[in-house]
Amino acid sequence: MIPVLTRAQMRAFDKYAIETCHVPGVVLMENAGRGAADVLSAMIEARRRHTPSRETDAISARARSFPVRHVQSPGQPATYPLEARVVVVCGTGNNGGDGFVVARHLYARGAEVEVYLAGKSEKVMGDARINHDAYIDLGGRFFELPEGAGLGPLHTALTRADFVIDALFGTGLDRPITGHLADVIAVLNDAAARCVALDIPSGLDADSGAPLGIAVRADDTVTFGHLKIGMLTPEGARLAGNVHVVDLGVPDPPILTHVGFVAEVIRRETVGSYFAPREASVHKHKAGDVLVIAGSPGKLGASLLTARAAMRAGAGLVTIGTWPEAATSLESRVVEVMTTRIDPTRIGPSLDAALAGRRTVAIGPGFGLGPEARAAVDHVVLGWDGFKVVDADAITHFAGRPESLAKAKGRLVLTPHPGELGRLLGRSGAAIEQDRFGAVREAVGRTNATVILKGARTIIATPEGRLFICMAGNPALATAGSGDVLTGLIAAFACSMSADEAACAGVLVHALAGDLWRARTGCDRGLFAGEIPDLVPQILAALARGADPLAS
Ligand SMILES: NC(=O)C1=CN([C@@H]2O[C@H](COP(=O)(O)OP(=O)(O)OC[C@H]3O[C@@H](n4cnc5c(N)ncnc54)[C@H](O)[C@@H]3O)[C@@H](O)[C@H]2O)[C@H](O)CC1
Ligand SMILES: [K+]
Repeated sequence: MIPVLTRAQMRAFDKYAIETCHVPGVVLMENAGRGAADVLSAMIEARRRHTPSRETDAISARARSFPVRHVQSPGQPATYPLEARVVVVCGTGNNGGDGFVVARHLYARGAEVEVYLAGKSEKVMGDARINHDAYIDLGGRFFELPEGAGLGPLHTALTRADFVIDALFGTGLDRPITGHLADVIAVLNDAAARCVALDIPSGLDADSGAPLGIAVRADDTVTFGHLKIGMLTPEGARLAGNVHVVDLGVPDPPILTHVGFVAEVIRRETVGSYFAPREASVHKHKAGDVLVIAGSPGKLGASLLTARAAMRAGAGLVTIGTWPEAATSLESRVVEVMTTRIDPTRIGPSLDAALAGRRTVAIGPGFGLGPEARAAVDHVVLGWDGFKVVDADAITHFAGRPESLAKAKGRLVLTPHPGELGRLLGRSGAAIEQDRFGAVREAVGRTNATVILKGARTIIATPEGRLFICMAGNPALATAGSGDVLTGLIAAFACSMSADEAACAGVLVHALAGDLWRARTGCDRGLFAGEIPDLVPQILAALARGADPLAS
């Protein structure tokens, strides 16, 4: 499991490790700083391999005279001396302390390092002071930038720097940043150097993901211990950049049990375990029988996308239940997928006939918003006791009445995008995007369904109180019909696993298909929704054997 913590939980984690488990705080700081220095060393090494040698551009006499060492660091060997100019911008708290540890390690590895303290040394205390003093006493280049001091020297240093390390604030940030510190962040954000934030981009609210006053825009964030939930919102993800998690050298179980966590990242390994090889005796009924209640004149494609996705996801039988005119049009376009008619004059009985002997339904894509569609949606979503993935028009039919879903029979998974969730909860899609975690929790509370809020970093909230976040995916998935495909994947998976497992598996596999497309084409656009289902089998196979689904 990959836990995601709130700011308070992460601070409690540190506190419990120090005060209850007697791990010295300075040890945690050293582990954090050294881990960050290893990530940076790998970045510097990767940069060296991809940029011309800097022999002619003397980084420093010391670096040239440094004994060359080859060290195995995470990801790839780093060659010392590190050829890079690094400016570390420290606050006066423990985040700054981490910065001094990073500075010392990079200095020890031959990089050209300068530390700028956004304050006065006399304010630096405790573990941070230990590392402040050590770095300076070892000869590290150090400059104070107290309130009122001009930022010219920092600006000049940053024009020469290859990397700038943001060590101003971490989980201690508790109010908007203003004045001198805001000016420092503005200078830092203007720099061309690659920006690496320690623990959290300074200024980012670790819970909401919103900037507090002003926030650092990092290219990378090296976070300590565990992901913080604010970094997983769209705004937080934009400010954090690529996120690397460095462990603090303390085991999770005793501490996490005590402090708890707020969410979990959907893990490839976990989803892979849902797709063990099938029994040789499996037959098409056992492989899953999915009824797709979708499509209407002019919107047949949605039903076909959902049905094809269900087939590619392994369902043995897929039937599209739709209106007579739509069914007639569909019959010339399907081979493996069957069709059945919903009689608009006998909606209930015709649906009951289609539902007989089935346990899994996907309902809503392109189904229509007219009174017959509403009657059909109510009949199935509220009155039928099987498993239902409720998407698109079917969600919109419950706009303003989410509580009616709480009384529905059977098990529901809702798959709204922000606009659909806004309609369900009675507010705008923009308002939903402003507080994705709050909105999805509210939706679960009011509907008692599993709710998937789609978008960058799709979130899954369950009636049992669990919150899952998908770290895969990219803008290529923002294409017409993409949601219809997700609905079909989830319905098919639900034939062989629980509703929540199917939700996590569907979201991850769907996101990985977008990432596989980008890995192959190098492009984050141009993907057809109809191409997503064909990518699914190889992703399932890779996940099942624990291989990288994108390495093909
Ligand atoms: N606790 C540990 O053992 C470890 C902590 N790690 C790192 O430490 C930070 C948390 O450090 P902390 O000293 O609590 O706070 P910060 O350094 O984030 O902030 C400094 C200080 O600033 C004050 N403050 C808050 N908001 C503002 C503001 N808007 N303007 C001015 N000043 C502000 C507040 O008093 C803070 O105390 C954590 O993120 C890690 O980076 C180690 O990594 C692990 C061990
Ligand atoms: K920081």
